[in-house]
Amino acid sequence: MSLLLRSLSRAFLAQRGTNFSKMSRNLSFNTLNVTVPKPFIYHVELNRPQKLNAQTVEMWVELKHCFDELNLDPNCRVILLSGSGKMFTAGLDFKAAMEHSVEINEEEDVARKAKLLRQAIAKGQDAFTSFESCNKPVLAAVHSACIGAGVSLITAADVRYCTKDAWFQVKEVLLGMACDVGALQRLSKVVGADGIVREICYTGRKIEAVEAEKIGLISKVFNDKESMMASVMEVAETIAGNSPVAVQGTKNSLVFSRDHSVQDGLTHIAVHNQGMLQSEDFINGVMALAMKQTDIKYSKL
Ligand SMILES: CC/C=C\C=C\CC(=O)SCCNC(=O)CCNC(=O)[C@H](O)C(C)(C)COP(=O)(O)OP(=O)(O)OC[C@H]1O[C@@H](n2cnc3c(N)ncnc32)[C@H](O)[C@@H]1OP(=O)(O)O
Repeated sequence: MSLLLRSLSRAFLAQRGTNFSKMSRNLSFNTLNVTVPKPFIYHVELNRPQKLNAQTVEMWVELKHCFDELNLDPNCRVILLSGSGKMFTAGLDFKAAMEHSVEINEEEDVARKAKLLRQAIAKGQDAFTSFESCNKPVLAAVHSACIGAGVSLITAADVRYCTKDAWFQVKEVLLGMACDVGALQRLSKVVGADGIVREICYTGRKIEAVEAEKIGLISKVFNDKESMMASVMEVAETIAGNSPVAVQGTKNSLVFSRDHSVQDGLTHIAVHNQGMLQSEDFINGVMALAMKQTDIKYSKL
């Protein structure tokens, strides 16, 4: 019982001492806008509206930095990801890419050119992989266009929502390249139907919101951005109110299990829970259930 009282008072003090409007880390970026609209909820916006949130290497580096920081931040329990301005993202910034290719072509040798290209590709891959290695659930909210590298970006999020005017396009094949920043690896894990994924990737055709929902790329379609953001915020609030030990352990297990056998996944969660079932969150959660208490407050993690 003393353990219970200790953990309940820790939870109370942790909540009371929180200044929710203040970020505990420096999250100021050139290409992203990061805010804290509600306790424990961070909102990351792609923020190059004049360029339709086209993605540069700088944006990729900032995304990775941002999500690595949020992974460590005890004030962050869930992340909303959206785009500012008229579109979610127009994919790779082709103007920046052309400038980069001029620099690359200054090298004469294929190996030196390849090294520079590989470094740029890795920046994009690492940016989106950081959404998965961040233990906090990432809820992507897409309005209007989500093109090329945008599809790779959203497939690394935990859940995807969109507006009814949204459209998606794995466009790379139309530019004479194989997509290299995640959609070819993650889309079939999200959508499941391999034949549909292949058709989408080989043709480069547009997928409208209705089809995106039908194939499971999108969880729910909304009339407009305002209603989408309000509903996604409600989902975020529910997640943020749950135990961070439970939610982060759940994400960790889901991500691990996706890429491993059922037995490996079971072993992974058993090892995780042999520690985490001793956490105050589990004790508090079970006690709250026994006492029919619903407004339980969990300490920061
Ligand atoms: C290492 C390699 C890793 C990853 C590779 C990924 C490949 C891809 O992402 S493939 C996809 C590439 N993107 C596109 O093909 C989209 C190109 N854009 C468009 O087709 C259109 O802009 C649109 C999205 C359909 C929107 O059209 P509209 O509403 O008419 O706006 P615009 O006037 O065309 O654009 C406004 C403004 O934004 C600039 N812009 C748009 N897209 C991009 C882009 N992808 N990169 C850079 N800039 C972009 C456009 O030039 C305009 O800018 P101004 O300064 O006003 O001219």
